[in-house]
Amino acid sequence: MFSYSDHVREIERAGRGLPVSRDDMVVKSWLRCLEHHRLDPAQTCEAYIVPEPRLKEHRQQSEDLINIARSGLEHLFRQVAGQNYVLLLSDRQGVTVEFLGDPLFNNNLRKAGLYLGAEWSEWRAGTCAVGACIEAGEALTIHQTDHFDNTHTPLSCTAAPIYDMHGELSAVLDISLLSSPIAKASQNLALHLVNATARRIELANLMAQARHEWVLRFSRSPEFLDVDPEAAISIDGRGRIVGMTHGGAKILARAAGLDWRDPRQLLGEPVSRFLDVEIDDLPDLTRQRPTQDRLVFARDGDALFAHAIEPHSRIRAPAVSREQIPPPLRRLGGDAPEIVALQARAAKLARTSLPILIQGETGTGKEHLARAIHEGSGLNGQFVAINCAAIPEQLIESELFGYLPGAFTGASAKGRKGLIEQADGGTLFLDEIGDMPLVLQSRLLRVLAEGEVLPVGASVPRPVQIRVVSASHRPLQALVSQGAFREDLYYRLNAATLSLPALRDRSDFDWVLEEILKRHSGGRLTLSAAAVMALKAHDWPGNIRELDNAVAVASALAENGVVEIGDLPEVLVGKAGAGGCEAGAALDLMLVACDWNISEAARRLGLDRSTVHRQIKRYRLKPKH
Ligand SMILES: Nc1ncnc2c1ncn2[C@@H]1O[C@H](COP(=O)(O)OP(=O)(O)OP(=O)(O)O)[C@@H](O)[C@H]1O
Repeated sequence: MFSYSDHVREIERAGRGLPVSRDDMVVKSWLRCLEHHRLDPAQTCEAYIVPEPRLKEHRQQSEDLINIARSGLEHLFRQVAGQNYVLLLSDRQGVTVEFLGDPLFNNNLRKAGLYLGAEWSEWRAGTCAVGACIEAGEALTIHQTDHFDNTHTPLSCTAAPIYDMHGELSAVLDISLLSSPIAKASQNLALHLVNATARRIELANLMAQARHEWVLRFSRSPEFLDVDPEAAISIDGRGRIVGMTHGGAKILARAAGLDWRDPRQLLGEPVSRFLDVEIDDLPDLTRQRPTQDRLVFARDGDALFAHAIEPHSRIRAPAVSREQIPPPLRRLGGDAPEIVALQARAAKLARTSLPILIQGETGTGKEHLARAIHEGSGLNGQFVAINCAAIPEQLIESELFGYLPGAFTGASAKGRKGLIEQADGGTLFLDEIGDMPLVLQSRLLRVLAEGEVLPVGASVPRPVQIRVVSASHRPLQALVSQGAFREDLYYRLNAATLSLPALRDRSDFDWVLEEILKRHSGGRLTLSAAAVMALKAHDWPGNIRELDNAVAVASALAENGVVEIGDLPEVLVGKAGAGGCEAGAALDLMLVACDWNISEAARRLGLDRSTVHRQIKRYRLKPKH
């Protein structure tokens, strides 16, 4: 029989670096307890249960996870039914936030710490399955005298980590016994079961969160690929890794010779860095093809069967057909789904008198859209635009509300109609609304609520009927929470929001470019292929306004009816280094912009991948690291 003093002596031996017959993970945990947590094996301590209010906080923080994990936990519990196992789900701090066990043993379980609220962190409880699993990041069994604290040595506990889709450990699933056979190997099946359950919970979590991304699931056996995959990753539209299960992280890390413990090295990287797969290959890996044909190779030569699941489309099919959209709104963009959806929404709103808030980065065309809404609305009055950031604070009041003759020193003798009144019967466009001073926000609120305006110096308000469209490149909601923008005004202005995409995200880039070139050259000019490539490779932080300026300059410089790459502003061509010819330089630029992701470059250029590969060879281009 292994006594209390034998146990203490064995831990002390391990602490002196002498060999002990324990698993490596157990010895490492003992050493952490002695050296790092400064625990004394001769001192025993009962299981610690956190106070009720703290447990409530921990449970609230883990609510989403508990919901996702619940069906996995219940399934596992049914599998081990009648064998006296209890199941614990603990959070990152080791606090038990969910518990499944036989109520008959509740008292004993609670005393042993196998209960809701028990804190099983290593620094508090010594070597235990949950605590050691949090430290090691791997599944393990802490069986009987593997425990550091003698109080816990009757227990046998097996735990597996649950990672979130960004590779961070978010919870631990534990299955424990109050009494168990002597042999640790008796828990091998338990280890397999918790591991499988944790894997399924991670998969369910990834599938729920990656609805709008590609998901690639892996299995070493084709039979189980579609029903019980071993690992999964999610991939965005540009072919970059955006999420992974723990198994997925390990496959990626192994493929590139990296450490899975550092998920930052994996997330955001192109999938082609790890697997012989490009974004364009994913449609070939869906279930339309037989499983055996869906074999992919990791960069380390590992072979896996793969199953790609298509993203759910983010854009609902527009309920209005393109022909039903009024021409001023139709002229805002090309035939891209996200633009048609935006036009259809704007068309519906244009016919109402609802206030609209337009959000979008600077230069994305917020004012342009506001004008199109006005033109599509059928209103007879004027479109009056006010840039709230550009009018000096002391003038803004009289500019907006107008004033009576002699209302203040320097006021015109005839008085003046304010911009709000000028928009009577039409549309008032309030640009950069986030910059409007707080005092004026209250007055504007009154105009909107009462439908009347009170000029400076007047005592009788004048009725106005205006349609308000406002715009901001700053998130108004955030300004509201900072107290810089009135909440009531925010809700008044924002009956509906229209969000303009950044130019780099628009799939009708070609249409916008054509439109702007026509505007500046009246149809006189065309663009060389190299110039188009350089324009497409740029990130456009200034959006359409920046493109507009670039094309204006290029149109002025172009000769012989063609805009060449050299006519473009330097920021667009400065990065091109290679090739010895314009087309080579432009392709190089595009490849650099896409981090040498051939599929992405081909997509942006509208070419197929083999053409891009041929051109890379022809111009002898190479990635520069
Ligand atoms: N859909 C479009 N088609 C063609 N040109 C456009 C389009 N949208 C905007 N532009 C042009 O881009 C430039 C910037 O547009 P606009 O002033 O509407 O942007 P904005 O988002 O209001 O900018 P800011 O945030 O700086 O106020 C203008 O020259 C405009 O004519």
